Amino acid sequence: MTNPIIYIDGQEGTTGLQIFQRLGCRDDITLLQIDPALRKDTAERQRLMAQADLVFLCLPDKAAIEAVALMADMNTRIIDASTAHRTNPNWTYGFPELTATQGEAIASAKLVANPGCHATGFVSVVAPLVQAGVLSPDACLSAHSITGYSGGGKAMIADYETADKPEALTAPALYALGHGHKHLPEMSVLCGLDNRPVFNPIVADYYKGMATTVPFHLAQLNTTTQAIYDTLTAHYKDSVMVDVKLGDGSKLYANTNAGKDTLTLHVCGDDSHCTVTALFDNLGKGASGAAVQNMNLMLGFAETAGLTL
Ligand SMILES: NC(=O)C1=CN([C@@H]2O[C@H](COP(=O)(O)OP(=O)(O)OC[C@H]3O[C@@H](n4cnc5c(N)ncnc54)[C@H](OP(=O)(O)O)[C@@H]3O)[C@@H](O)[C@H]2O)C=CC1
Ligand SMILES: CC(=O)N[C@@H](CCC(=O)OP(=O)(O)O)C(=O)O
Repeated sequence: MTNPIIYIDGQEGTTGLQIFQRLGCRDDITLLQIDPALRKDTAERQRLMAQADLVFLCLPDKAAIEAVALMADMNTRIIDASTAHRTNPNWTYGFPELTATQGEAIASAKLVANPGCHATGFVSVVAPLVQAGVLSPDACLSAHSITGYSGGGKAMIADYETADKPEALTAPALYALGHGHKHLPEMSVLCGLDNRPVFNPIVADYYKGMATTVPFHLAQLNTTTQAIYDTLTAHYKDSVMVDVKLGDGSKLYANTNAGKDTLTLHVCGDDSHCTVTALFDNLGKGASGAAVQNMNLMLGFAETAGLTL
């Protein structure tokens, strides 16, 4: 059997490089590489896209939309890491753990939209609870999500790693306070929520790793911490990438799963209050690790089980 041919468009960016690191050592695929001097040359990119069975797009949204247009007449399958297509009904959302059938849908899809990093954390907590009826679709939810600065790509990495970094960047920074964060549409649509959550992302002075927390007042939901834990445990029982723990209230560190492609849900609560925190890597299950997991499903390879880089 011949190897599937893969091309990473945007390979020199943060997400593209991480996908390359995961695939560069594999002998069951053939990786096309563009001449670095031509990496933004449309004709050369299109030539490689036409040769590939599957293309990863690791580009800003506008460039990703343009790249999809370049492949309009090709049979090439696409995994887009950008925000551009995540709620587009012609695309399959690349979170295989979303439902019992999402992995199969990804496996047979031509167009897969890789989830946003913050959205991955939120959807991993909320979607199973809505599906099980523990949360009503009209629930008004909030979430906060702490990320390392690599989540902002090359430009933000440069800001944080410059020798004359401003003092302000040594402290965690709240952003998207205008309540228009670009992951809100996918959070609402994929969870089946009627109401846009109140979402507070926070970027801090460390490279990678995320903690996305969804808090619940149990009286409003008519449920218990144990029921939330049991629902999430049942939902992820067959997953190799997601596991669920009942927390004891001790500290959680946002970089716990940095360097891994797995996601861990910590359910912490008492009789009245509960938080569920997703710990994962923005570059792992939040981007490149998820993209490779989706590629494995699309090409019929066994799922990567907790790959550690
Ligand atoms: N970083 C993260 O944790 C996550 C990122 N994503 C998404 O993945 C995508 C890539 O992000 P990220 O890797 O962080 O971004 P980067 O800025 O690190 O990388 C983007 C790369 O795309 C290149 N590029 C831009 N325009 C073109 C073009 N027209 N043709 C070819 N290459 C082009 C850039 O070139 P140059 O080097 O010259 O700037 C750069 O190398 C984005 O849509 C982002 O939102 C998704 C989840 C998490
Ligand atoms: C720290 C930081 O800025 N993070 C980015 C999210 C990175 C990501 O997931 O981006 P995509 O939606 O493009 O995939 C942000 O919050 O906008």
